[in-house]
Amino acid sequence: MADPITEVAQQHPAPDGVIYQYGTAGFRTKAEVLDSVLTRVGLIAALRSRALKGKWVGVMITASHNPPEDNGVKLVEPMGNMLQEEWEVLSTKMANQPAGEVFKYYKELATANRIDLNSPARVVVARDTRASGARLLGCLQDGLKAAGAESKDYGFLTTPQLHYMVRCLNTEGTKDSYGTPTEQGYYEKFGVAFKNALRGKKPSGSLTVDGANGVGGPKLTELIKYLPPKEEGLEIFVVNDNVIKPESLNVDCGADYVKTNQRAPPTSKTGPGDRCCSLDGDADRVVYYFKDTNNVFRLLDGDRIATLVASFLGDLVRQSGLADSVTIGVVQTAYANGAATNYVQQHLKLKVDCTPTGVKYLHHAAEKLDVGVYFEANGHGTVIFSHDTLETIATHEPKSPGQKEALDVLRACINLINQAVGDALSDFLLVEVVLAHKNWGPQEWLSTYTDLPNRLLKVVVNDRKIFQTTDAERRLVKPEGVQQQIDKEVQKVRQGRSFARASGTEDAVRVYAEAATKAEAEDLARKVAEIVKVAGSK
Ligand SMILES: CC(=O)N[C@H]1[C@@H](OP(=O)(O)O)O[C@H](CO)[C@@H](O)[C@@H]1O
Ligand SMILES: [Mg+2]
Repeated sequence: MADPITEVAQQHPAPDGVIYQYGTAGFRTKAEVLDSVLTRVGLIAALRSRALKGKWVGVMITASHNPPEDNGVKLVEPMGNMLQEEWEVLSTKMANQPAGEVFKYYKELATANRIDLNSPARVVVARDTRASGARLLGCLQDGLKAAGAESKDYGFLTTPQLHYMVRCLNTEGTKDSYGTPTEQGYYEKFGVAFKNALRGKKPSGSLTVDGANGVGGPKLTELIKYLPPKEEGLEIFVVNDNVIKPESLNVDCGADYVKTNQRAPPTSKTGPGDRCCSLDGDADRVVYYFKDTNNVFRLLDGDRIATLVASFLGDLVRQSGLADSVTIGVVQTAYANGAATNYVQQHLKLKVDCTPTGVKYLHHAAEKLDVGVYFEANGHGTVIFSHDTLETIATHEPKSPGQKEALDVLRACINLINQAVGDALSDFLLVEVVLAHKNWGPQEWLSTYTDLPNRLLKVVVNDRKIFQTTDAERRLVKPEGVQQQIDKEVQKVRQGRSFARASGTEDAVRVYAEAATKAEAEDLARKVAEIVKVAGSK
């Protein structure tokens, strides 16, 4: 009889000709070709946990904002971070082994990483609401069982909730305990923090939250039960929360729809000045929007959340008397609007770092700061505080009632922020706290600066890998000469900026352009796309 690992690998064979890659967001593709990947991810998760002396690692089954027929899987490190890059490579290799080689490769990995295959392995799993999730969970569990891992299945969770569980399980009973590793524990923690951070301030009006017909909707409905009643706190309406029909997931709704189309979901019925926000399919991403008094759609994206939060935290740090000991920085990608970067540097007087696209790069850069506010323009992001900074804030003695007040709000905000990973639910609660304290509606928030008109295009080329970048993806080094052509076009428009990079999640090159006017931005984007197209067809 074959060993159990070969047996499960053969039970869930990979279809011919498909090559898998652990990319920016884990493995992600059509759900129908993912069975073998899930089984092997089970094996990798067991190995990763064993390599970390039996700490809990997480596996999330989701394809985020992708269409309903897709699915995917990503691994979570013990503190709730994304998988280490070296293990992304090993996961990719494991996913592409022929079934007959899987056990051999598994043992090779164990030897190379000095893993004792008889030591304990602990894996937490959860999934979003996609129809294929149950089948894929079965494939994952087969892999975990074959590897002899202990597993905990939380059923349906948002991606950030799963990250939270992993961090809680690994810190339980220690002085760094992150919370109770249950859904109720999550709601209680964020519910209490929201109330404390508001400190009696009541957000004006209501907030309509679009759940993208994904897992975020029902989880938010649950969370609302732990928030202050609407008379004292925030009135929240949850829309697009139909998870009974998984084929409606991300269809004409959700954060990606809103950001890409720069419009509200067609089902939106809110009036001028009403705040709305949209989550994505696994609720790790959020964007705000509203209609202005002229009924014009206005987007408040990740850049706006970052600037709002950075300015508020900066005020709190100053008002608490901590300005000399705590510095705040903002981390963005090249997709951040130039006006947002300018506002942070010139107006907020804070440092801005730029990293390549993908949350893990932003997170790593933010980890180097006392307080790192990081957001992608599309709404992924959070704030992280260094260990020393948390200590400083926790032990600081306020010298006046004003300092005490600010310090209390700052401490509550720290609890309200999901520091394991960007969390749409925690992020929007934080935004609401800031708006309530500033006594701002969406219009005041929008008025802080004016976005430069911009355009994002996708160009399909023969081989996107030939487009190689430097300087946080802002300049092309290959194909040779292409960057010079782009520079030439950029110089022709006012306040021009443009760059091209290969997408990490789609088979295309993305072109971004911004300029002083809409016409110039559009024109620049078209010209750069043409340059890329020509270079990519050689
Ligand atoms: C321009 C853009 O929005 N890019 C997205 C997209 O990456 P690409 O590498 O651009 O395909 O998907 C990533 C994963 O969800 C996300 O982190 C990133 O921000
Ligand atoms: Mg997502």
